[in-house]
Amino acid sequence: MSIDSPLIIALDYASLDAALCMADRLDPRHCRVKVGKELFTRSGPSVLEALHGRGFEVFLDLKFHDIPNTVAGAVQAAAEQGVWMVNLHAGGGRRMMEAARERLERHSLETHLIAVTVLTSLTAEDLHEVGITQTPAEHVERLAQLAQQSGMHGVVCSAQEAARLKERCGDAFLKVTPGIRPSFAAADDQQRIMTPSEAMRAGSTHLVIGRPVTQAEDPMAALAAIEAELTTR
Ligand SMILES: O=C(O)c1cc(=O)[nH]c(=O)n1[C@@H]1O[C@H](COP(=O)(O)O)[C@@H](O)[C@H]1O
Repeated sequence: MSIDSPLIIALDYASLDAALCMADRLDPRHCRVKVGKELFTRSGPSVLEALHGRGFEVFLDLKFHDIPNTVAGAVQAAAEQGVWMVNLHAGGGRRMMEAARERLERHSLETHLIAVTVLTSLTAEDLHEVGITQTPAEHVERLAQLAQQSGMHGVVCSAQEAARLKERCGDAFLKVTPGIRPSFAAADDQQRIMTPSEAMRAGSTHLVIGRPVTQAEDPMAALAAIEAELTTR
């Protein structure tokens, strides 16, 4: 099943039970779900089976970053488990990204492979501390272009950079944007944020939303409010 919604709900939970409890309140016709490092490290592939069994398309967010052969193997393993999307860090370089893409092609695996550019929690000062003197926007653009040349289907970036990437990389190149904060939600540890409708207007193709839904007093009401905001944009 392929769905129209741009929404990806981050199931950032510490247990399989808690994640499935949330998933059971969501409708796979209205959103996809994301499984990240904590949940996958605790529950392993069984979480993927459980979500696929419920009809969800899953973004496996493990942000691989290693030597090319190791990342290619990890991406293949993810894709063989039927995930809709998997990611790696663009900072791992061209050869790492190409190896991952080639591995998918060699095995006729159709999982979307996207590259994380600059994490939405990072500021210009954070980048300076690790030796990057460009602004976050400039560095995102550089990494996105490298990701596109290396055969990635898209990138993870903040919505603040999506418009520029739309110009540079085109509409078909996926722009998956976390750091989404509806007007009713707190920023938490995110730095480069936007509301859902602003993010779509800016050129995001998919919105990753975690705590504004999962930590809301009424998660379903929060999700419905986001959907309403998007349909009236
Ligand atoms: O790859 C990601 O999904 C990701 C990249 C990034 O730059 N920033 C970012 O927040 N994320 C993920 O997106 C989700 C955002 O969650 P909330 O901040 O709770 O909405 C988390 O699961 C993060 O791991």
